[in-house]
Amino acid sequence: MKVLSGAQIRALEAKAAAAGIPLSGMMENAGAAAVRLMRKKFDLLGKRAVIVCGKGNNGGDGYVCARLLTELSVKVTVILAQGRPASGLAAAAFAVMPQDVYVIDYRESAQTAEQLLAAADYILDGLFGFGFHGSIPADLISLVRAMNASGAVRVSLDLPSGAQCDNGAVLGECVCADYTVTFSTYKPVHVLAPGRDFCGEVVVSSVGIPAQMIAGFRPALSVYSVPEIKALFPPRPAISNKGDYGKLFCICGSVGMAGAAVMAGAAALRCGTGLVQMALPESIYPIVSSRLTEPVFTLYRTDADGAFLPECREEIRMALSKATAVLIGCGLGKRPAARELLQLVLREAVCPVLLDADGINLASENIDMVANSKAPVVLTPHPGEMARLMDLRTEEVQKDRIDCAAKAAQQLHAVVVLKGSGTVIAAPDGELILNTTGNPGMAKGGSGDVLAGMIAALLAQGMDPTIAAAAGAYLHGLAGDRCAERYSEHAMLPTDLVNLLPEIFLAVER
Ligand SMILES: NC(=O)C1=CN([C@@H]2O[C@H](COP(=O)(O)OP(=O)(O)OC[C@H]3O[C@@H](n4cnc5c(N)ncnc54)[C@H](O)[C@@H]3O)[C@@H](O)[C@H]2O)[C@@H](O)CC1
Ligand SMILES: [K+]
Repeated sequence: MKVLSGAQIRALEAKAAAAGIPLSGMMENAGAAAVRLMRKKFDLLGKRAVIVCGKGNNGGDGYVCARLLTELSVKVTVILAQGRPASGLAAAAFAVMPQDVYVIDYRESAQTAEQLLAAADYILDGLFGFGFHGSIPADLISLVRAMNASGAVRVSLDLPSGAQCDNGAVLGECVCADYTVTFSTYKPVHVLAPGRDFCGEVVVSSVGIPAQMIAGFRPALSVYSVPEIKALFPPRPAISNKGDYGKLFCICGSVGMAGAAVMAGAAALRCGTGLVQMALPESIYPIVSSRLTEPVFTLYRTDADGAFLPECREEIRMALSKATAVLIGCGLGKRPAARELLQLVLREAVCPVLLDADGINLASENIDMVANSKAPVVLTPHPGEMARLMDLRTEEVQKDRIDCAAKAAQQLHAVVVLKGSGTVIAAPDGELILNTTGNPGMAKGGSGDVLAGMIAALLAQGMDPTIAAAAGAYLHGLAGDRCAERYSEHAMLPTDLVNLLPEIFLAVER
């Protein structure tokens, strides 16, 4: 789903208005959507709703709610936080509120307003929408605190007041919503921390703008939804064979890091690849093959200095020429053989190549190798690896993750998957996707190997690199969320992610 900025939403609104869709109708639909959600979730009859309205159109949505809730026999109070509405649109909605709505001006009766908030069953937050900048002004801090201190269910209209629409920043107080009803599509605040953490459950509703009009906007950012993910995995044709589902060549693992190869290989096998071929140092073959039955193995040897023995090169080249995707780096180490393997892959592969872990660390020594490769490349750095790759400090990467991933993708001509809370997928053409699944239980050694195996498996099956990266990250996070429910964030392990992949795919295939 697209994530549009405040300015884009304003432009969309103007375009719709020019096409004959009245703004007042959009406001009516916005209020109606919030009331519809409340009717669906709660018993409203005879309950007390307090609607906090600012002077902008977000307040206008609140007045519409006040009218519709009164018609449903809800006892409604409207708190005017900034006095009478400033816009003509909001003023029109204010004017048609029924007499039964009790209207109180916060600037004159703050104490009464706060008591009403404390006694409310539902609080609707129409204080600020996408026109908000900066922080909640000093004279409204106590109001927002009273909204948050109440035991009422809080429903924010469009976005939680106090959070900034376009970057999710929260610079002071912010309404902590149970639900946020937003309009037309997501805005950055719904997916970017810390704003997203104040939204509660986000429900996107139409205000009457046609979908094709929304489709005409190039989004600042996108997020995947369950239906979009499902659409990527149509049923496998009845008449098909393993050759139709790709051949993934994994160059992973080294002495001391055999587990990384096992996890990446197991994850790839669980994501539908026709054949997984694994290149391993001969010495770790017994470990890996005792854990993985399905792959075929290509074994290589190194000399005492860790250099690749030339006799192994041809076999690797052959595997490379037959692969439909290559995964290189999980637990590979940084000995001379690893460096030589990476150079060989980036020089000779024409199929998509995924670089993870030591593959990225080695590539950081000469990033032109990546930029000049004829293969479509996907990199899956964590913030530390990203810092090394781009010659930055980790804090600089974390400060603006989206910008950093976007710059790296452009500079490396590669799809970059910047891992961490809110994994960012950046494509060289400027497309940006934010992953919304996953949890801190996944912050453990091995999770990255699983992710790399999953994305590589999708690449091997012919999925577009940007989509494979985004779908892999989404499903990986979904498996993580399922693991956290079942095993707890503390106890869950990366191998549990792999073991839950069949359940995840069952849900996706249905
Ligand atoms: N674009 C759309 O598709 C629709 C928008 N609607 C509503 O309209 C809203 C946007 O309306 P507006 O553009 O009037 O914006 P807001 O309702 O967010 O109000 C902005 C007002 O707050 C003031 N303000 C901003 N930051 C402040 C601060 N830190 N301290 C004090 N005052 C501050 C501004 O000066 C302005 O007067 C949306 O969020 C949504 O709720 C809906 O009515 C229907 C459709
Ligand atoms: K709001």
